Amino acid sequence: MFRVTQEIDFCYGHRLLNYDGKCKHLHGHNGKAVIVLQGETLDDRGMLIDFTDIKKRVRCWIEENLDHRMILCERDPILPFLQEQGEPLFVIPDNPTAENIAKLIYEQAREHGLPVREVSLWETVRSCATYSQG
Ligand SMILES: Nc1nc2c(c(=O)[nH]1)N=C([C@H](O)[C@H](O)COP(=O)(O)OP(=O)(O)OP(=O)(O)O)CN2
Repeated sequence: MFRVTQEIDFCYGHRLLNYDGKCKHLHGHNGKAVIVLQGETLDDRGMLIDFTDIKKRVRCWIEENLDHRMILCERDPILPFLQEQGEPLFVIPDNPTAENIAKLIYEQAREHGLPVREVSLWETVRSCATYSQG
């Protein structure tokens, strides 16, 4: 079994609904997504996947859709105001926890045809959530 890993740094803001703590307020993170791909065979170049392909398929998606945006739940009551102000947003169906952002990036990697095994989202240098299937 081979594994290839790429780390992708990006900045995002969010706030948590249904949460009693400082994270219920709008705030930001210098986050890091760690994408792990896995497979049993290599191509004729001896690669599971070209690092450049991960960059093109996932890093670019993160830079265009999540970087320097507020990631907010679709039920967040502040959404209409921020939309009216033209703030850059990425709206998701669930609370924008590290767990759900990791899952979002995992699903994007899958949709872009990558053999993703797991995605971890480091929200701070000490705290990380990981999503995988099975
Ligand atoms: N399981 C989860 N727990 C928490 C999440 C989460 O997404 N998943 N998120 C938060 C908050 O968003 C908050 O930003 C992070 O909280 P905290 O770790 O307290 O933040 P600090 O910047 O103070 O972290 P340090 O490691 O102490 O610097 C809370 N919990």
